[in-house]
Amino acid sequence: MEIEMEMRATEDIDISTDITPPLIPLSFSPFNSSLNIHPSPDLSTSLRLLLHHRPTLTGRIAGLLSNRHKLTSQNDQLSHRIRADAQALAAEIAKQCGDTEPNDCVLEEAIVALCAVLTNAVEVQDNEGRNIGVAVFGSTFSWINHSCSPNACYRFTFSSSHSSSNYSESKLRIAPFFRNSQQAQVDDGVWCDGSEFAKEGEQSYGPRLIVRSIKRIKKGEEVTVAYTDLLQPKAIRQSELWSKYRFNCCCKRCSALPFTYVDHALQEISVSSHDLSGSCLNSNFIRDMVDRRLNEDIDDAISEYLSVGDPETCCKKLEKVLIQGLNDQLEGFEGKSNSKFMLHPLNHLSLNAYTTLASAYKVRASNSLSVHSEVDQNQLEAFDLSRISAAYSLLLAGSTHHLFNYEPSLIASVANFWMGAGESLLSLTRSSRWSEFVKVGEVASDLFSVTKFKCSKCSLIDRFRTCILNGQIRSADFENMSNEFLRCVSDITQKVWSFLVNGYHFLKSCKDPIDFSLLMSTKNSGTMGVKAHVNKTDISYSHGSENCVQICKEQAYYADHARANIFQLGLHCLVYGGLLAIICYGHNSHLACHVQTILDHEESFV
Ligand SMILES: C[S@@+](CC[C@H](N)C(=O)[O-])C[C@H]1O[C@@H](n2cnc3c(N)ncnc32)[C@H](O)[C@@H]1O
Repeated sequence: MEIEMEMRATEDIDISTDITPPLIPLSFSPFNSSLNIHPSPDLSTSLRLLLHHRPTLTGRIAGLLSNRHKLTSQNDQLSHRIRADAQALAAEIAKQCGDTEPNDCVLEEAIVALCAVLTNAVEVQDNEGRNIGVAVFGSTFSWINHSCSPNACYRFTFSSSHSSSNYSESKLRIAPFFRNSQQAQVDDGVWCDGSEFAKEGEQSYGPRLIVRSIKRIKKGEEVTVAYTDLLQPKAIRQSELWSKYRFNCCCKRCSALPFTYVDHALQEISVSSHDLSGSCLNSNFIRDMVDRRLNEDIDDAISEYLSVGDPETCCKKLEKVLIQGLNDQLEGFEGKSNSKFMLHPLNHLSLNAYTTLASAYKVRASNSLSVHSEVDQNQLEAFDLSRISAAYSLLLAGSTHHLFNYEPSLIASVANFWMGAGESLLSLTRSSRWSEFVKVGEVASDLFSVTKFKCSKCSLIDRFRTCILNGQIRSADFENMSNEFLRCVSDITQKVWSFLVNGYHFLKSCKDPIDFSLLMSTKNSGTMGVKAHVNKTDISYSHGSENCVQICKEQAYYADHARANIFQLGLHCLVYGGLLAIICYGHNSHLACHVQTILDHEESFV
């Protein structure tokens, strides 16, 4: 059996702290690069690894676990693929050495290198979040294990010069231990010779990786990161970890019985029926079937959109599933008609649907503008589509934030979603459509007249600017910021939500996209909330009629206020997302700088 390693904190670590210096990869293979030795990134990475390192008798290469036995001992697809790839790799090595045939020893080394890459490689993302290649890092990073409730995350940086001001806080705060053993910490010299750390001003190829705390970590506690998407329910996480790494995750979140609140919500389906009690979902058979069918419906709509690219069809299909659920008779469940199975609004499929809907409505809005920018009706349509896109972005951020309250390791996803909602809302306030309300209603020409840049009720923007300068956010400050943010955002959302969702059936059924607190107790409810808000900013879009000048004036007045509120809501979401991004990725990260740029830009407008 191979010895397993883990990394533990060597000191108490607060959230938002870099816990490694920038690390340089042992091997990096960009996608679609002519520099790649082989078209398959895994093979290229393995070959680069083998050019500088030899596997040892323990089955490790460059200190990295290969899991050779676990990955190749079954007669399954994965082991067949590894063997075929290893043949190709060994043939390449033989060619480079001038041999005609690879020998058994080279073949064995190729298998170990490939398994080490499958076990340790990470996908590298550029500043825009695009996957640009595959890299393997040394033991400082690769000995960090997975948890579904991790206390750390990592980011990539592409600058080759690391000025001391940028990385003054970067010191190594973790050390290796033998896993599940009382044995002492591993000797420094054995695991790290310093070649992993990027040195100031040093030019070397490939991205640097920095590990950062997203929770407080006590000295001696194991440091963990996520190998899989944490917004998936337990069964999917477990199945992905097994098929890729061949281990069963026994972290606290996975071992919780009953399931944690978050895992419960992520797979929740509600049932309503005339002749069937809600308890039928307790039957694993029915639950699996319903799950599979709803999964297929959502996945089909999303994959079709991604391949064929028709956003309108995609919106229709996804909204149909969200509104109607599954209500046809289920095979193998005789005599039980009229059952209606609905996705819970926090179900992971609903979250996937909101993500895609926000993007598809945005694409539809820009398509509509680009084709008919002069035509009034199409400007109105584009405005409505942007409004709905912003509403879905807000719903996505609000619903994942609710889960984040129970599972703090969801912070990176939540940061992205709040920033996305912020950008989407701010871009809505820039629509030329707003000036139409002014024209018709004859209110002051400087529409947006009620807008102030800084919120009078919170200091979020000042806090963000201080954090951008200082770098770190302490746990206690973060709690205060979050409370301030939620108070303001709930308040503003109540004022604009009905304006944002006006005319859209599914979104209208959601009474509050931020407050999900009562949701889990309202079982079998067809709607997404329990609060009813009466909102003055409800406006209809029938302003073309000449008989309703008065109504139009009112509409213009409310539109002006709605726009100011949407602007404030957008700023709050953007800045809070920026603060979460500083926690996850640091104040000098691309995302934090991106938020600052938008903020400066918006301020110059007001
Ligand atoms: C990148 S390595 C992590 C370091 C590894 N433990 C070592 O000894 O080098 C990934 C491998 O570690 C093991 N591993 C990581 N997280 C685990 C977990 N939560 N439970 C069980 N095994 C885990 C699995 O074998 C996985 O394929």
